[in-house]
Amino acid sequence: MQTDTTTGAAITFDAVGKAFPKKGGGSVMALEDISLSVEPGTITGIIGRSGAGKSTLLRMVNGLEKPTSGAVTVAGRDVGAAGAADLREIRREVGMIFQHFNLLSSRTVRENVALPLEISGTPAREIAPRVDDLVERVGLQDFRNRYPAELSGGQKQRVGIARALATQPKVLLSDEATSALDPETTQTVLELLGDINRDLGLTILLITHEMAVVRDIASHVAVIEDGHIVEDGSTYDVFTAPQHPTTQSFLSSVTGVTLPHFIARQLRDTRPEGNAREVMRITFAGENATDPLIAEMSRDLGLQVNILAGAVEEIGPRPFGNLLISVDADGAEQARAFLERNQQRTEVLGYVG
Ligand SMILES: Nc1ncnc2c1ncn2[C@@H]1O[C@H](COP(=O)(O)OP(=O)(O)OP(=O)(O)O)[C@@H](O)[C@H]1O
Repeated sequence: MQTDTTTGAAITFDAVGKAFPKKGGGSVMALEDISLSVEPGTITGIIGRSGAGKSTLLRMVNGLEKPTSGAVTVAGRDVGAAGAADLREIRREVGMIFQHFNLLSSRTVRENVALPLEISGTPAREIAPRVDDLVERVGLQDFRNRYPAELSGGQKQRVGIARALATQPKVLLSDEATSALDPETTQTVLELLGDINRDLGLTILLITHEMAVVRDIASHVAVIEDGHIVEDGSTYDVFTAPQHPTTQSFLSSVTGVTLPHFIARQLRDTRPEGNAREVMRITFAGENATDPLIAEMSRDLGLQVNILAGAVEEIGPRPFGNLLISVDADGAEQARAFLERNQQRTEVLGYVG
């Protein structure tokens, strides 16, 4: 198998804005003041809801869209200012995969993968061995002479990945590449992308509307809303201490840790008179993520703790957990102090009577 490695390229967005003309006059600001540095060889996820500006952002990296203000650079080259020859060069260095694969139905797997090499004028004798290597890398050697209509969605995306790698790019852009796939196939495609990132060292920038995709593959994440980045950082930091409400709402769908209905129904913002319990979320992170802290807290502080919901997950090799508990409201401050002392994040969700 081909062992050549490419070094990933850095991508920078420097105060990038993009306005589209509106029908009947005026303009729509799709992106405003976007600044982001994507380090070479990392996998960065851009997450946002429909219409947030994700595709526009991604398409600027290979020059399919030009910024109306600011600059996007790939390996130090200004993509928006590139002339035709430079842009061709940049596009060879930036591969892209798509939600609906974009394969040519009249070409076999091998012929689809060969296409970018034919377009870039690679000599025919070099194309065949390169294509065979790529087809093997994505695990489709037994399907190499099939047509797209004879492949599953996951197999089609593997062809898309092999095709995107054909010109030995330094950057791979992924536009919702797993959104059309079932959860199991999504996992295998994400694993393949992770392997490629490790083996070839190329930078991967992916857009998604699913936090689970970010959790499973990205080392860094930027959350985009209405054309602005509202939060960004390492995936672990953003998952364990989300600051923005949009990030928090994306996360609540991925952790699956929600209050049982009968508690949520009774929950109020202020402490009621008489006997009351405080409901809190604890985010377990770092080395203490799996320590029996709750048992210790209950014993040391003499508090009765009710566990309402919880789950432990991993980001890369690092565990983090979410636990929803209730404690006697009189002891809640002490409990939060205990947890914070042990590097756990707490958030008061409300009170029940
Ligand atoms: N060619 C265009 N002309 C006019 N407006 C556009 C154009 N492309 C995108 N927009 C607008 O820019 C905004 C951002 O669109 P974009 O496609 O980047 O969002 P997105 O986050 O990728 O959404 P989705 O997940 O639905 O694809 C939207 O308001 C969209 O209507």
